Amino acid sequence: MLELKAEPLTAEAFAPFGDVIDARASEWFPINAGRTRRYHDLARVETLGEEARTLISIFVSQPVAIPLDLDFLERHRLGSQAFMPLHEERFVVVVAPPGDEIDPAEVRAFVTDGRQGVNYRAGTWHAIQSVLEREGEFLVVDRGGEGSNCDEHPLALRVTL
Ligand SMILES: NC(=O)N[C@@H](O)C(=O)O
Ligand code: NI
Repeated sequence: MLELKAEPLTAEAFAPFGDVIDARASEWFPINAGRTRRYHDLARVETLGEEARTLISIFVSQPVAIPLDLDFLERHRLGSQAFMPLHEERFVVVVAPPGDEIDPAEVRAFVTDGRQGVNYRAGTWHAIQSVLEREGEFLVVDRGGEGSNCDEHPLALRVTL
């Protein structure tokens, strides 16, 4: 079994897998007569294939136990998938680069700080949502449409913090 200690999430480390959504680390410009700061275009939404469209959903997830034992990663080849916590929930992120096989040496585990969201690039292998400590509520932006958009790849993995 592959064992990984989750590292603090940074945009640089996550760059091969997608985007980190974090207003604190982003540029903004004023709108609404200066009443609002617009943190603009923080992540790239991808929607590919037949009848592709963008979905906005809410996920309410029960917390995972740590160590977190996983037996697969999944990917969405037809679109990106973004998770943004609505109440500063921390969560575990496990990713591997796009490709038909997963090289265990390329699997990375991260833990967010509560203010960060992630946007998985289309095809990035990832663990299903894994919120820590308490029930979590997330805004999710991903792809709807025709065709199968979720592949699973077996992988035995234990994540610690
Ligand atoms: N199945 C689903 O909508 N969620 C997963 O893709 C996930 O990454 O949590
Ligand atoms: Ni997913």
